[in-house]
Amino acid sequence: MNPFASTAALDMQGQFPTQDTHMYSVILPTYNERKNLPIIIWLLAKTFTDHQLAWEIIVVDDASPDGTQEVARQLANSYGEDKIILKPRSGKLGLGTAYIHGLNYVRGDFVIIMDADFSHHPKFIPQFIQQQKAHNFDIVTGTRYRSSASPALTSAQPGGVHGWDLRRKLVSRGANFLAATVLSPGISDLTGSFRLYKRSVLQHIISVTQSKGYVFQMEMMVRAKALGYSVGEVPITFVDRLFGESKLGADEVVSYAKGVWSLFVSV
Ligand SMILES: Nc1nc2c(ncn2[C@@H]2O[C@H](COP(=O)(O)OP(=O)(O)O[C@H]3O[C@H](CO)[C@@H](O)[C@H](O)[C@@H]3O)[C@@H](O)[C@H]2O)c(=O)[nH]1
Ligand SMILES: [Mg+2]
Repeated sequence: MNPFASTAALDMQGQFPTQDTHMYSVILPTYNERKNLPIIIWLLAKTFTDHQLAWEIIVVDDASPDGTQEVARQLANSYGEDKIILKPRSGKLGLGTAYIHGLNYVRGDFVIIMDADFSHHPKFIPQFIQQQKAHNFDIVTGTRYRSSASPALTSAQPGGVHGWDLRRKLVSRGANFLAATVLSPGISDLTGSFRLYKRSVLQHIISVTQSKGYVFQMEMMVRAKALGYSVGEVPITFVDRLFGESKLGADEVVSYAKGVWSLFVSV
């Protein structure tokens, strides 16, 4: 058992035993998330407040036609403009560049990237933080494809995916299998995007990452390992969205395969 692990364990009230003075910044990319945004922000605010953590959320909305930005503005009014920071862009420019854009405004020591559609539940964030503290990891990534945390974490549940059809499950498994086989980064979920980074580490990896679409997540992990950064894993359950639609299309599958190939020849 790791001697440091117990020092970062959550106590009976689910709080960290010593005051955590770090600030946690969430980058939340949104495209047509009007219905999801108020609830995900409420859950995030509650999670951070319950654990006595300093936080901010940077919403990167790409001119969603459903009025997401107006909802985000109202949320900034009620939670405070220092807590909900709206950094919109003028059109749909993709998930990868949304993170790059959001990172320019981050003030926290740690950055959490996640989806706004409840596929990534905020309840896992304290486990990410616990894992980061216990081993001083540069990155902690959520994994759907591992049943225990790496290294072990007592509170972790098995990972998994709920609500996806067979096609989407096969695409995800296939994408991970392809990258794991060709690139061997030693991480069980390369395509997931629920992660916690030290801010400087995220800045460094993002500056050398070339892809911009869904393949971005995989490239980030492969580059992180190639640069020698330490990565811990926490099992998460990924639940498909209830409101709205996924933006993953066939073109993303093709650009993913191209991304694996270009990393294979360059990293
Ligand atoms: N700003 C912005 N946000 C976007 C864009 N495209 C998607 N988003 C936002 O990014 C998040 C994920 O988008 P989804 O369309 O819900 O993705 P998904 O198909 O559920 O894919 C998820 O799983 C993949 C792995 O299987 C991940 O690779 C992917 O990042 C995401 O987590 C959501 O909050 C969505 O609003 C965009 O072009 N711009
Ligand atoms: Mg989704």
